[in-house]
Amino acid sequence: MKVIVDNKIPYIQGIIEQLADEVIYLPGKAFTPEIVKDADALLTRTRTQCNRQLLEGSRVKFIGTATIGFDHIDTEYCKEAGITWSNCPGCNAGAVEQYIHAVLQLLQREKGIDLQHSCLGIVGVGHVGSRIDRLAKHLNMRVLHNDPPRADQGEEDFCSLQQIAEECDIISFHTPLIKEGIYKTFHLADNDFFRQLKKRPYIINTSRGEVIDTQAILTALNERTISGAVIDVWENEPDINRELLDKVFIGTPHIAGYSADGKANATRMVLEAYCRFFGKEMNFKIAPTETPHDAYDPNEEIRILQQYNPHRDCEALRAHPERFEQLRGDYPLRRE
Ligand SMILES: NC(=O)C1=CN([C@@H]2O[C@H](COP(=O)(O)OP(=O)(O)OC[C@H]3O[C@@H](n4cnc5c(N)ncnc54)[C@H](O)[C@@H]3O)[C@@H](O)[C@H]2O)C=CC1
Ligand SMILES: O=C(O)C(=O)[C@H](O)COP(=O)(O)O
Repeated sequence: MKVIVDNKIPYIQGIIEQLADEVIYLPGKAFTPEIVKDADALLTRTRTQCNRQLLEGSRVKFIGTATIGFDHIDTEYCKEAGITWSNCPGCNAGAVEQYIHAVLQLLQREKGIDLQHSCLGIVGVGHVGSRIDRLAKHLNMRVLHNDPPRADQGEEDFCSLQQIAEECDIISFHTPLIKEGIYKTFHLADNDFFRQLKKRPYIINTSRGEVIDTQAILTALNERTISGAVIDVWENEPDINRELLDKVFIGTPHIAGYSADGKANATRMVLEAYCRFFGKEMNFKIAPTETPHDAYDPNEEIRILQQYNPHRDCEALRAHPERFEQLRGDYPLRRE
């Protein structure tokens, strides 16, 4: 059994070797048809495009991605080729919540937003969006939800994207990237969406860059249709739009989900899926690296930013936007 593993999946070395005969570690972008040809399984992150071009003619039977998002996997092709795939639902939702909590505190502290009298619009209310909903209620915010797939299942308490556009002071995107079909999210926030806004909201995107049309949000920033933006995910990563980086309140290199806890969850879940598929015994324990027990302020508003402040990641990206991937690859230990 041969497995190719993305070398940015932490905590896996020493465990996968006991579950396979041969293990090769590579950067996500270095997976080629030649290399995967005689592999049985690929354990990836988002940087490996798992499509016909990579997989055709290979003996790959299983792909596990140590991430929530799976838009880098061509699921139609996998179905056609009989390849089973698995992602890690919810693995780093807590890290994204930590990021959004810190962002909301910064909006209050530095932009004068009164959270208790603000309305937050959540677009996509799944693992991450549900946690943001709970967080916003904890902060006494009014919350509106938009999730057409859930609404179409007959679930209640959802509204249209237009109502979110008209009533919200902050709008946060938490959908998967869906490129086509009735629930398409590619450029969900386009010029039409920005034209509908009534309250000059702040826009937060931690979903996928392509969910927001870059030119449309730049126009909205230039014309002050929005008060500002917090962008963690970008179109065309790692070659991101520098003008957008200059203009946002906070811009980070796709690290909202990068807590050590989230990564440990992902590694455990991807290994469990691998073991289930190949009928291997699950005999491993994965935990994030321990950190010293710092003394944190009892005041929540202060403590949240002591534990994690996105300005740190924003400053690093602004100083070296060309190091987008390196900043992610060498990300410092962050606990939830
Ligand atoms: N920036 C980062 O580091 C991270 C980014 N992500 C991104 O966040 C996305 C969401 O994560 P989860 O909440 O765990 O996914 P999830 O699958 O649990 O929830 C997504 C929700 O979006 C809804 N949705 C689908 N199409 C929609 C549409 N057209 N309009 C509105 N809602 C729609 C779904 O019904 C579902 O409830 C992931 O797919 C991934 O792309 C996830 C983790 C970390
Ligand atoms: O889980 C996801 O989905 C994410 O976007 C990850 O947090 C980031 O994944 P990588 O780009 O590091 O594979």
